[in-house]
Amino acid sequence: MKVLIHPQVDNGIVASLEGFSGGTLACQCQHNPVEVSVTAQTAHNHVCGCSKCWKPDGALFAQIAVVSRDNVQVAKNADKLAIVDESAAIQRHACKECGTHMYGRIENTGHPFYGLDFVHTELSSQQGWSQPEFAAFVSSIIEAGAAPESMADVRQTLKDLGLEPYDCLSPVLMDAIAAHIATHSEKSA
Ligand SMILES: N[C@@H](CCC(=O)N[C@@H](CSCO)C(=O)NCC(=O)O)C(=O)O
Ligand SMILES: [Zn+2]
Ligand SMILES: [Zn+2]
Repeated sequence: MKVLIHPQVDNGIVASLEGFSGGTLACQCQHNPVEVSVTAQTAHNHVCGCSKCWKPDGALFAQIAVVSRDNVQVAKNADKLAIVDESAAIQRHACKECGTHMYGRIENTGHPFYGLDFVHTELSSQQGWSQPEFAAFVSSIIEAGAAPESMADVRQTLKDLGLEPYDCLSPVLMDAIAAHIATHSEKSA
């Protein structure tokens, strides 16, 4: 049985546009929305089932991508932002009024993904952002209330959409994390 994953992928994946160079993300407030300017194409877009990533109402997964932190600037209503969890590796800056996560930043310079911000490109009206490539933290949706019996349908739906399901990140990203740890560990020093 087909399962609804996220509005951005449920009707098929919209391909990235070559030469696309960014746009503006806006929160869901009707008045004085927070605006974040992203001045580059994103990468590693994926749907994420983890309990920490922001999801639009009713969605089973979040959709999230990364971009260099140098290409992310709050353009409007920065005073409405607050960090959701200061102790998390990804510090998610969310609108205090509507709850939308506007960007997630890694402040720990030793983190494998330091230098990258996490953004939800669906918050932009521009088309052409990097397309979702895989599904991460699929089993984690159970932590947020999904029925374990529904997982076979969820995984099959993801595969049918071309989003290979993983219970952590994709092999490419897991390898990058492991390589970073190997290079920075005392053993290899
Ligand atoms: N089962 C947990 C998993 C949470 C988790 O580790 N999330 C990942 C991916 S978020 C974007 O892909 C992560 O890197 N988290 C770091 C952080 O959130 O700071 C759960 O569901 O909560
Ligand atoms: Zn808002
Ligand atoms: Zn996540």
